[in-house]
Amino acid sequence: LPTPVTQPQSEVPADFLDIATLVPQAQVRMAYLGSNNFVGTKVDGYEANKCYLQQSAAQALVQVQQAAEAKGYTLWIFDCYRPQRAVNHFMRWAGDLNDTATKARYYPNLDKDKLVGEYIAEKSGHSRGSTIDLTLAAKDNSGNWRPIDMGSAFDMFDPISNVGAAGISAAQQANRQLLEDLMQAAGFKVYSMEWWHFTHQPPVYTDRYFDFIVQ
Ligand SMILES: C[C@@H](N)C(=O)N[C@H](C)C(=O)O
Ligand SMILES: [Zn+2]
Repeated sequence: LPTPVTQPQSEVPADFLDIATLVPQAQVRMAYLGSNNFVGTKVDGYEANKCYLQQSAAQALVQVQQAAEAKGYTLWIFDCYRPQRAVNHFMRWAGDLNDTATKARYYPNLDKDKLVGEYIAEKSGHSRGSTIDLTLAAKDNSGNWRPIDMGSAFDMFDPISNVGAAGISAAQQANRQLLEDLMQAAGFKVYSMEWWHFTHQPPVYTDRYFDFIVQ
């Protein structure tokens, strides 16, 4: 088997694109840039609210945005390319079992030592550039985009976030299905444990983990 390679570099690789250049209508809210995430702090490697993806995935997202818009929605993006140093930060957080400050909000029913693997990857597809975490948003009465109800929040590490989870309403299930259908039509496959996590098929990089800073 080839040895996975972490790619330390300062430049954005030539085949990675900033989604804002292709899909300016998408609402980009990079979750690990600030402290409003499961770590509870800004995560290493995120210095700008920018979504980078390998160009095949980036171009496919244009189709998803168009199809979402035709139904009155827009894309609301939580994470895209993830530097390996951010994953390393996640692992440091996961290894500190005394820090449970975010448990109530992000993993109320699981012990912290159960998160790595199924809910947080030690070597993540996000670092290969073909993976994105996102939802759909609709306009509220004031004309502002708001994420629609998916039955669990982004990064709720819990069986309720699994695809096909029991215990959510028919409307919430329909919303998840709509997102999956829109993404699947553009070549993205959902991750069975997390309704928000999709990888464009086939991933262009299979054994490279990029580490340039999001800036
Ligand atoms: C941490 C969460 N948003 C996520 O992306 N989980 C998968 C398993 C990953 O880390 O690749
Ligand atoms: Zn993800």
